Amino acid sequence: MSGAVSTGAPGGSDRIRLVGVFIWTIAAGFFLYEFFLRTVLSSVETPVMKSLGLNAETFSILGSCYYLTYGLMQIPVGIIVDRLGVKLTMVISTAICAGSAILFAVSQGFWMGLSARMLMGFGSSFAFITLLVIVREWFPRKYFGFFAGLSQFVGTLGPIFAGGPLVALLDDANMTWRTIIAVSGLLGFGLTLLSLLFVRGKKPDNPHEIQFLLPKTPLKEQVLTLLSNRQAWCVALYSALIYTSIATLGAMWGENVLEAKGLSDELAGDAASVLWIGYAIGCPVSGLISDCLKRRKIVLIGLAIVALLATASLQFFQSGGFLLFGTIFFMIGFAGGAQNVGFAMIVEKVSERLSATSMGLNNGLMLLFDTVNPIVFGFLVTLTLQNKSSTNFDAENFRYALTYIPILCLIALLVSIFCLKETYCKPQHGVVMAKI
Ligand SMILES: N[C@@H](Cc1c[nH]cn1)C(=O)NCC(=O)O
Repeated sequence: MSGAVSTGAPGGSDRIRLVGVFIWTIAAGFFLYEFFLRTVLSSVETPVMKSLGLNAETFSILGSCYYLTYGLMQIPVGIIVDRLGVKLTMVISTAICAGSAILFAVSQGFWMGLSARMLMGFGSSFAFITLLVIVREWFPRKYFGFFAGLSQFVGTLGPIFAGGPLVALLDDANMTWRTIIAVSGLLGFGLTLLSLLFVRGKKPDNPHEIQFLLPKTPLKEQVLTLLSNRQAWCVALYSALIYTSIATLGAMWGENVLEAKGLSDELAGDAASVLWIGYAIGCPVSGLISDCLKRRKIVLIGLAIVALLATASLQFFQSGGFLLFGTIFFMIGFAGGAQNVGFAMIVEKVSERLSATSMGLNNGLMLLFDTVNPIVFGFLVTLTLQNKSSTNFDAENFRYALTYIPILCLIALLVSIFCLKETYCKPQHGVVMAKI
C-alpha cells in the first residue's frame, strides 16, 4: 500500500450537499422545537396554573424540573449518540418529546404535569448534541465552527416563537393552552417521521481513504479516558466560565442591572435583548473566524479579553444611556459566542468515537454553571440589601455581583492563555487517515 497520512481534518463531508443540508434542517428543527417546549410554559402561565391547580411554587417546580432531567442527561446523551448513532437517537428522542407534550396537554394535576415536564426534559436533552453530531458528519470539518454556530443561532429562534407570536395566537385564534401544546406534540411526531425517513449517518466521502481506528475498548474505559483528559476539562471550564455572563445578565439579571443604572424599564429590556443579538451573531462569526484562521486558541483568548473588558466596564459606568449599555451588552453577548468555539475545540481534543460525549461534557458543565452562577450573583446582590426581600435595586447593590462576572472572565482568559493547547482545527487523537 502506498499510503500518505492526511494532514487535513478527516471525516465529515468534502463539500456541502443538499442531502446534508436537509438532514441538518430536520435536526435544527428538533433543536428549535426543544427550545420551544422548554420556554413555552412562561407564555401560558396563568391558564396552566388555573387548570392544574398550581401555586407560584408548584408552577416553578414544573418549569425547573425540565432542566433537572435535561442537565443530568448531558454526558449519557453523548454516550448514547456515540453508541446508537444519530438516526435511532433522534427517532426515539423526538417521539419522547412529542409524547410528553401530549401527556402535558391532557394533564389533570401537578403530578401528571411534573412527569410530563420531566419526560420532556429527558427527550429534549438529545437535540443539541445530535445537531452538532450531524454538523460534524454532514458538513466539511474545516467549517465545523461556523456551522455549529449557525446551529446555535437557530436554537435562539425557539424562545422567540414561544414568546410573542404564541401569545398572539392564543388571543387571536381563541385557542386554549391544551390545544397549543397538543398541536406541538403532533408537530413533534412529524419530526419523528422525518427522522425515521431521512436522517442517517454519513459514510466517508473518499472510498480510498481508510481510517485506522484504535481497538475497541469498553464503554467505561472510554468515558474514563474522557474524564481524565485535562485538555477536555480545560475547554469545558473555559466554555462554562465565558457563558456565565449570558446566563446571569442575558437570562436573569440584565434588566435589573440596567434599571439600577438609570435606564427606563423599556430601554433596559431592549438593551438586555441586544445581548442575545450579540450572542446569536457571535456564535457563527467566532466559529467562522476560527475556522478561517485555522486557530482556536487565539480566538478564545481574544473573546475572553472582550468579555473581560465589557463586563468590567459595567462596573465602571455607574450611569449612561441606551447607546452605551446597548453596546456593552452587545459585546458581552458576542464574546459569549466563544463557547461555540469551545464545542469545536473539545471534539478535537478527544478521539472520534468520544466526540458526542465530549460535547455533552462541555454542555453539561455549562448547564451546571448556568444553574449555580445566577444564584451566586443573587446572593452577592442581597449582601448589600438593607431589606433582604426588596426588589428595588440601586447601582450600589450590584457592586459585588458585577465584580464577580469579570473575575470569571479573567479566569477564562487565564485558562485560555496558560492551559489550552492549540489544535490548529485538527483532531489531536485517535484517528489516522491514509490515502491509498
Ligand atoms: N451552546 C449551548 C449553550 C449552553 C447554555 N447552557 C448550556 N449550554 C447551547 O445552546 N446548548 C443548548 C442547551 O441548552 O443545551
